[in-house]
Amino acid sequence: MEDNLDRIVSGIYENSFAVIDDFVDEIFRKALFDEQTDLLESGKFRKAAIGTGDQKQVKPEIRSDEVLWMEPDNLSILQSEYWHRVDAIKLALNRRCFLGLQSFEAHFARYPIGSFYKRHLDQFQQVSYRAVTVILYVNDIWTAQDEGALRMYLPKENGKEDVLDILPMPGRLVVFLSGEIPHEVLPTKKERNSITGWLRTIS
Ligand SMILES: O=C(O)CCC(=O)C(=O)O
Ligand SMILES: [Fe+2]
Repeated sequence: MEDNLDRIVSGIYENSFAVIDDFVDEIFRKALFDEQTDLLESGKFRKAAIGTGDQKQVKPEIRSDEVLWMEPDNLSILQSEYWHRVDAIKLALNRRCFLGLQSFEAHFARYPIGSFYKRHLDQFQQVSYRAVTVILYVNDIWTAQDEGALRMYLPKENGKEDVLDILPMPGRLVVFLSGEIPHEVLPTKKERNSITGWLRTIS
């Protein structure tokens, strides 16, 4: 874990992102996946919306995943274990990168076959408090043929961008600065499951 925290801190510091394989072990990953599947089967997932408050809209042409927000005051045992681990990331980033992170929000996400999320930034006017995006993939084994990569557009000094595709490998964690890295989810050929969260500068 210390090792992972060091890698997250230096990745954020140097490149604005970090990818950590096997952030959770297979047992924990599978347990989170099973919990997500149970919640899904009990019909608790909703079509994901974009924007917040009055601006909130379901726009299937922009994103076609389904989400279930976790309730900070009502976390399952597994969810609180995950929040605990993210808390360690928060502390490490505050200590070493001075990001002033205060709280966390997260949802389970399910991308059915054929779904996607078009290019966007996670930080925009209404959610300027989202500072760091933290994504954990909980689906089973994944191969390049399954597609559904997270495509990150990394700004370069000459004003151009590098493109980096990251497959949702089980147990893989991706962390990036929400206001710096535009990204998208490419159409997936297999159901893709994740926990997406944001470390915030508000309490
Ligand atoms: O699942 C992913 O790889 C990215 C999801 C995403 O960009 C979002 O929910 O804002
Ligand atoms: Fe995003």
